Amino acid sequence: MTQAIELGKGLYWIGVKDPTLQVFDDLFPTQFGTTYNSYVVKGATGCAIIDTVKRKRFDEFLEKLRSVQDPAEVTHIVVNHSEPDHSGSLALLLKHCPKATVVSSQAARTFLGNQIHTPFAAQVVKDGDTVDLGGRTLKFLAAPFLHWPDTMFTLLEEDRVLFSCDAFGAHFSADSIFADELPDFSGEARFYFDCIMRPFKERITQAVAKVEGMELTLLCPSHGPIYRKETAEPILNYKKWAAPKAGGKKVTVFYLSPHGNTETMAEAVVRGASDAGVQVTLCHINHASISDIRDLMEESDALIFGTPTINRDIPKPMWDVLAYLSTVTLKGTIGGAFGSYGWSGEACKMVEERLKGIGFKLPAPFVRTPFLPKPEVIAECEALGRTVAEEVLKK
Ligand SMILES: Cc1cc2nc3c(=O)[nH]c(=O)nc-3n(C[C@H](O)[C@H](O)[C@H](O)COP(=O)(O)O)c2cc1C
Repeated sequence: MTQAIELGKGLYWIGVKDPTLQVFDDLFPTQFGTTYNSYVVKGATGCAIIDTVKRKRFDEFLEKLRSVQDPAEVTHIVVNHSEPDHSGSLALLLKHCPKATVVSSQAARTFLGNQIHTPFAAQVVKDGDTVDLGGRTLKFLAAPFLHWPDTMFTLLEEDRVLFSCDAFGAHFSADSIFADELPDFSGEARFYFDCIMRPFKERITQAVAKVEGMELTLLCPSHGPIYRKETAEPILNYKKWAAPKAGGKKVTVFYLSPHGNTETMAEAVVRGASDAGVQVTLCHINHASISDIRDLMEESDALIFGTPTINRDIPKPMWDVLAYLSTVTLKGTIGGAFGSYGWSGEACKMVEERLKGIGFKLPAPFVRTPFLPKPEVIAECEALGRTVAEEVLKK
């Protein structure tokens, strides 16, 4: 399909579909492929393109653009976000659009400078700035960290159309580009949020507040279906998914323990923390889903990790859990580590380094012991739990 799709008067989708994509960004599985959405907005005196597509798909993109607009007369190319799946075609596009000014946030301008090493006309905009296309106004709304520092939304004011960049998107490619013509893809929208947006919940809450209640006629994300009906629903979903969970102070102890020694230590850590007056969850990582583990990470004021040393390392299932720390919005960054070992005992130190490396504060040194913990080690584990809990209660 090489034709643009009309969304309204002087408003077109010129994106491309990538239905066979199986892993997005080499990171996230995409069972239904994805789309790279790009849009054309025509006014009486100007014409803007909102975002581009992956560089590999430039030819198809250009053909669609040409079907509705002479590239030589494009006046603005808005870069809502400079990730290459949206800006990858920019350098090629600029060769066809000699009159175009690239409009972006300052951060995106800096990032583009590191992606395109030839000069181009640029206009840096701030939150609330506008560009007049002649009877049609593009208003830019800063949305930093949804999901890069450079992100902004573009609102076509008169038409109440929001080009929301990656926010409210989904990796979902189908025959239709319209949400109201497709089977339920809510699971994909939630998965997309979990993969891309979840580490930035506070920023999402701030950005959603800027667009909630706008009564949009179209909600146009940069991946997946476009919303023509019930445009408030994806926005309210983001508000709900990003909302902080209520509750008292909570500590979670994640552990694994092939032979039971680290488990005995974990139970002692839990006792110590509970005695200090916080709610404690003990989570055997192999008995919980990744989703449950990520929820616990976000609900907890402190996280303590218990792991044996296996082959001079942290065992892989625990490394995986430690890796998930950077994929969530952490409530607290107080931590601790403990574990049993046999003869070399490297794992606890590695956990400590991982936690410190991502900004955790460890109020007590790690507790490790060879094989079966003695009563004095059990007491040390109780003290570890208590110290971490007391640190939480100070906040
Ligand atoms: C496959 C395997 C590899 C191990 N490799 C190491 C090692 O490299 N260094 C070490 O100190 N202990 C090693 N151990 C010993 C365990 O760390 C030790 O048995 C510990 O008490 C296990 O804790 P758990 O009872 O909580 O499972 C290994 C144990 C297993 C089963």
